[in-house]
Amino acid sequence: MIRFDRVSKRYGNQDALSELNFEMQTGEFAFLTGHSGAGKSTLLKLVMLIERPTRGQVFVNQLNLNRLSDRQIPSLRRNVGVVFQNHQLLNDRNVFDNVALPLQISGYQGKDMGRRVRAALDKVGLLDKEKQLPVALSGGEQQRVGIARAVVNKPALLLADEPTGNLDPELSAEVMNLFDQFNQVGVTVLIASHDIALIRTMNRRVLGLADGKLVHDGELPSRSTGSRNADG
Ligand SMILES: Nc1ncnc2c1ncn2[C@@H]1O[C@H](COP(=O)(O)OP(=O)(O)OP(=O)(O)O)[C@@H](O)[C@H]1O
Repeated sequence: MIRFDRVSKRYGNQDALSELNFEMQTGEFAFLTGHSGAGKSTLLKLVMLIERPTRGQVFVNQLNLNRLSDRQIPSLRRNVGVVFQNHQLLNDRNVFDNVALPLQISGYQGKDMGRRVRAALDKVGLLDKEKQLPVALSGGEQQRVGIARAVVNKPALLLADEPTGNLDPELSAEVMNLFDQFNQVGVTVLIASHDIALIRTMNRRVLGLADGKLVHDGELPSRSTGSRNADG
């Protein structure tokens, strides 16, 4: 589903990522971790073509993104859902309209759109909140609206950048369980997170970055071994 082949990304005279190689199979679930500035967001941006690599090649779904023209980017993005830390919801639109946004961009209307929006809201447990404005929701609920919006197009790949950054441990665990549920129905999931304690509870693959390089790949050792390699 995702393959990085000797990928480097340089901003000015600084390497955000250098010579990065890794692969994620369809249906996998992985965390991306590392210190602030390690390159996590940059990696996600390359997968979404918000940024392009300075060197190397990124493949998404067998597609070499270097060969994708700017005109083809929207069709790539329809197949990739993204969840951000700060939700990025439109505060003057209700929950339904926020979740409907990607569908409107894809040309959906009317009943078809309503059915899909409600299916997404149902999956995140917010069917009864569709008329509310985001400000009327709790932080955890707002993040679930962000997740519903990310999955409403039924993407094969779900990316998240610090999706639990503003949430307490209980709500964070709920949000992670939602990602787990989407993964169980076949969605490939890649989550950038600092929350090592939460990541440990998930027993999933962890890609650890430090200074733009991959320094860990695999499940985190249990706390008792004392290794904090990927903690950043
Ligand atoms: N648009 C940009 N212009 C210049 N430098 C950038 C840009 N985006 C990122 N960088 C630099 O690239 C490096 C990697 O940044 P990135 O945001 O990918 O790290 P991160 O691991 O996501 O950090 P954080 O956890 O703080 O979000 C950092 O040194 C950052 O300052």
